Amino acid sequence: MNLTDSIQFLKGVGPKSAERYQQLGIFTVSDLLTYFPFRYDDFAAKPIFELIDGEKTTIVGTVVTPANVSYYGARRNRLVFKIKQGEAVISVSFFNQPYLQNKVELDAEIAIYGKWDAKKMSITGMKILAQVENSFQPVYHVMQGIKQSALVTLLQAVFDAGVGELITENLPESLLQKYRLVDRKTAVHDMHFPIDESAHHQALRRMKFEELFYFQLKLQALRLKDKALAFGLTIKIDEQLLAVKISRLPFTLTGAQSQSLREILADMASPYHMNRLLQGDVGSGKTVVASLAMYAAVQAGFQAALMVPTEILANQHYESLQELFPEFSVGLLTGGMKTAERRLLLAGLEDGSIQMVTGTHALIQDAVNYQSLGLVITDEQHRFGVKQRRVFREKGQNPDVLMMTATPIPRTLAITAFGDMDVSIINELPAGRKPITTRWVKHEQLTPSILPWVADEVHKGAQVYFISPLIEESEMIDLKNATDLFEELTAFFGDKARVALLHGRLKNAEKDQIMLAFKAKKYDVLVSTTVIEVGVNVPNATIMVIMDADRFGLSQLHQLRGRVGRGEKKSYTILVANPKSDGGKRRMQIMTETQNGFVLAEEDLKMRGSGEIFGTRQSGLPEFSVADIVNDYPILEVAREEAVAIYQDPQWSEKPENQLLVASLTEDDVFD
Ligand SMILES: Nc1ncnc2c1ncn2[C@@H]1O[C@H](COP(=O)(O)OP(=O)(O)OP(=O)(O)O)[C@@H](O)[C@H]1O
Repeated sequence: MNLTDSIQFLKGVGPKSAERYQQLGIFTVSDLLTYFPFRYDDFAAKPIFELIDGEKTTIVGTVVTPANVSYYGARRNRLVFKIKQGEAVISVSFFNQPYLQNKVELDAEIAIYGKWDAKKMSITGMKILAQVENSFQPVYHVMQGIKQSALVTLLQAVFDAGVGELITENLPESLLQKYRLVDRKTAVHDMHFPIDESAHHQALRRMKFEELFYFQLKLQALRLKDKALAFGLTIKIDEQLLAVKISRLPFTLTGAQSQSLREILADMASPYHMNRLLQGDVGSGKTVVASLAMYAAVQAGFQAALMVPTEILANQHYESLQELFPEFSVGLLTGGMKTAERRLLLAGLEDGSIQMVTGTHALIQDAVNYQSLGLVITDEQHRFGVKQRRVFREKGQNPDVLMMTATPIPRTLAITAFGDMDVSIINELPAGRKPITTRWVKHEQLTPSILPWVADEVHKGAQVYFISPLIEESEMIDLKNATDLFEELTAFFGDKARVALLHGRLKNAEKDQIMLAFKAKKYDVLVSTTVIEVGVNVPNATIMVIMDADRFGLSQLHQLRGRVGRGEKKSYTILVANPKSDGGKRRMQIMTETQNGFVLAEEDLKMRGSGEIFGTRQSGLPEFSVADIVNDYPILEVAREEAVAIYQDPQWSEKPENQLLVASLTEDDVFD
């Protein structure tokens, strides 16, 4: 038998079951060996004083009463008897397994696996164990037509036939020693049939390291390949002009902004392809950095495009680019544009008369052609997905690509999801920003205390956002909530505040109008659905009230809160919520405790899992078989360090000690 043999030829596997195994991804003997259990049941017997209420466990004792079956209902029955362990008497019941009666013998020793009830000193049995059974049993994900026991038998047979001996090592000896990892042969065996918990732990640790290390090696390979193959543009930066532009900004750049800008410009100036992520907490000033990079590209004779997730944002950027760069012709492209306008804009992009453009995903549609696209910036890139970012890159002459995100991505995720990218981080807020005070209040407090306080603040010149409760399942109810809140507030404030309403159902022109009017202080209060969640910049707005805040995830709350505290005035966020779940309470609590987006993102990740933050499919976030990027973060970091270290030597793939790696990577087509 060989590792590459099809499992169809194994004893006990017919063509039918082979097909079923294939649906589990098991084609060869090797696939079978690396089809690991997702958990283990520990059937080891425990003395009853060690047991916790509700625990599943094995209890061994002597049968002291005969087993009785009583029937009730149509077909239900219950088997009852008592056993004794030391001086303790334990009641045992089995439901709907009357045939077990034969296995219960008075005065004989018996081992029962089931659920322990500490109060009643009883166990609800699931099975009666043969005493010889290995106490640590693997449990696999199976499908209809394949039984747990059949899979275990098959694996056992494969190991018995000595196939386990054919498993070869794929990690260098130096790493095995450095991290005291068990060899692959032992690990694979012990993943299925560990003799005890510690053997399993060691096997798992080794397999996780292997998985994450290879993943990181591939990322490094891809990153180099991307740089080497995809020859980018050389964009000649006019440092002097840029310096003048920077000096004319109404503020000085923060250290982190300057540093990020330098990194971006260096990428642009190099002949390699830029593949960089610009990451910064809400309000840290990413847009300014991006705009300056666009400026440098246009000065060098290229076009620059900025793609954002919503039309409101596209408009906002359009305004600010025009204001910053009156010397250029700036375009705006959104889905809701009139045909004539659109045609004009497309012609301008094609003949090069429009130098800078901002817009939504309309920017990457087929009909859009650029004369000399040199730089593409995408904002909130995880909303676009990895595929779209490729499409954009393929437009024009392989432009440099910069991705921006205001979602603070925990380091764990950044290196897994974006490990093939360079990352610039703005980890500093502009000087003069004051911390945002966040309060969590109950609904009952809204009318008596929050609204009068808001009215007072409005009187002193504050502008306020009210976010209506989010109903993701229904746009209609979502809209109704916003409208109700708008009416309630209009009635409450009367002539004390001018209230406006913004929601997703409005026409784009209407949305723009409302945003512009709010910015121009024609309104004091803006009631909105989450359409303003990201990017909206009205520095004079200083109060954010979020209704039913517990319906939102932490990252979303953080983004919403980021709409205030964008100027020098003291800002507040009020979370109005009566959460029912512990998770909801915890989220409200954390929001009042920290304003650090990275801390919040880590918490969010822990509470919700990575899939929900990014939507696995969209983000291209890899799925692992044994590793878990949240909980195995320490292993991930080490694996990354080691992978980077290997690639630092340009000749690494020729060294004898790395041949195992080269072989494995070649098998996975990484070197194509
Ligand atoms: N160095 C600075 N000093 C003072 N103010 C700044 C500085 N940089 C940016 N700002 C201002 O701070 C506000 C937020 O900046 P910007 O919109 O660029 O942030 P952002 O990181 O894109 O925010 P978000 O992620 O929330 O969209 C803007 O009003 C901007 O003019």
